[in-house]
Amino acid sequence: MAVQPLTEQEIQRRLEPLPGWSFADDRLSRTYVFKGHPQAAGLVAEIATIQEELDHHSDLTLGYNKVGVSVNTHSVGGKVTALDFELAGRIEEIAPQHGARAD
Ligand SMILES: C[C@H](O)[C@H](O)[C@H]1CNC2=NC(N)=NC(=O)C2=N1
Repeated sequence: MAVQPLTEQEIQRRLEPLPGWSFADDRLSRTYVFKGHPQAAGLVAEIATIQEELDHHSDLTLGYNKVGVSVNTHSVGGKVTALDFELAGRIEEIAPQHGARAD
């Protein structure tokens, strides 16, 4: 079945195991904070690799020691779908390896 927008209730349920992630304005978002810039940039590079693998891409912002991730699914008109949660889950798995901590 084609990917479908999730209901608000389903989004809130799926957010429960993803502390630090939030839902607003039809997007899933999170900010990670690091010791310094190389660590933050390292996470961005690994996220880019995962995004190519999944063929699903977030909007990423790279600051001095922060990375912002914001994602929804363009193909359903900019709503949150299971694909966004799949990407969020993959990022959560690797972020600690880069020394990420919550904002
Ligand atoms: C052609 C390509 O598969 C599509 O454009 C993919 C690429 N990455 C994507 N990323 C996101 N966030 N939403 C999409 O609908 C999407 N579609």
